[in-house]
Amino acid sequence: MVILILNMPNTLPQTLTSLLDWEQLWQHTQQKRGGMAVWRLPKSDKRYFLVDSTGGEKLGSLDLETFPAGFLVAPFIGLPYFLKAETLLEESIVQEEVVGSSLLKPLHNVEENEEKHQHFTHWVSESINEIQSGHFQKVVLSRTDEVEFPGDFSTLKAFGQLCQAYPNAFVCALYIPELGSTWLCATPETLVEQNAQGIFRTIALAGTQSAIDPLGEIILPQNARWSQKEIEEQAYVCRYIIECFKKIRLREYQEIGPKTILAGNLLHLKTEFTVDTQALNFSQLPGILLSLLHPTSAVCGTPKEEAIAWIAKAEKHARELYSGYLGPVNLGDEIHLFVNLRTVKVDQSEGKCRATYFAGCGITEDSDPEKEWQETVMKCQTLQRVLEN
Ligand SMILES: C=C(O[C@@H]1C=C(C(=O)O)C=C[C@H]1O)C(=O)O
Repeated sequence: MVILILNMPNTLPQTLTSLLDWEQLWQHTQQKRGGMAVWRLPKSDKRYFLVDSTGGEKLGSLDLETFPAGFLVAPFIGLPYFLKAETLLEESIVQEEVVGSSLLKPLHNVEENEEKHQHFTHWVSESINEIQSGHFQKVVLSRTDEVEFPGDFSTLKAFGQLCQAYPNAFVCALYIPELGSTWLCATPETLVEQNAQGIFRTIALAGTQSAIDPLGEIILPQNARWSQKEIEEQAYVCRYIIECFKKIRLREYQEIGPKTILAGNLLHLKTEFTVDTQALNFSQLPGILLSLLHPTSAVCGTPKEEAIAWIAKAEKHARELYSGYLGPVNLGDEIHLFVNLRTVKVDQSEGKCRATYFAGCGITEDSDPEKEWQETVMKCQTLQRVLEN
């Protein structure tokens, strides 16, 4: 086990610094109204625990290259929060191999709420009408699924289970006192990444199908078949990213894909874009592109402003941190920001725990409302399969 302590806040009792029990540190920080994030990067065997005893601050600008080491969290619409790395723990984790069958456990406690179903499919149909009338080309509609459990919920246990189940995802647990709830995610979508060598990376991720065939067998990415609807839906995201590059006259980028990837219980289409920022002498690129890219057509739509207005009209819930972005910045000269998908908000009070899962899907002219509803069911299950078993 490797432990790295950048700077322990002096409010932390001595017993904790010696114990370094993450569960206790989580509870202690929450009681003291500190902000914190625990995460594991995709395919990594290290987990991190960052504490900001001030609770974090709301930012006005995104000059990423001027930020100290910390953790950035932004809602779908609105200003981001920054947690500075006042305390940072690093620990190696043993990654047990997760076999496909463990994703197939039957679910309990998942009620299909008929009112939600009706509301969602109604607004998918309305969206298709708007697209056919030429008001926009694509919109991403989302919904929530609420589940109540009796008893306590251990955020860190859930975090550990998600790390085991989804080795390719960015897994994160987050608490910001001003927001009040705990958030957990296991997301497949990188928004902005930069490594220590200055290689910038973003992806266009869209198009969804189950990774499990009707016989319960895993569909390998190389055997996936995609319809025109999904190919077009993902192409909107690629075009959107290239439009952002054009706005800053960025021509020197590499594009690879689309390729099929496995993300938990689902398959998606992914195109990867990379830029060598050192060769271009363009160190501000990640911050500039972050403000241009978010929210991309993968979680919002095309054109962006029309899609935002339509989402505000069609969705009953506030998206809050769902479909925003989050991740560590400027730790070891690296930036890793991900779109907050496959995410759940957890609120605990009086011995009860309420989980709100969020999931959405891209609607185009060729969408089928019932299939889009099923897609949101599968996306909610990514977390439900692990947390409710
Ligand atoms: C909106 C979500 O996912 C996004 C939408 C996708 C789609 O429409 O097929 C696929 C991957 C993500 O970019 C979500 O998981 O809630």
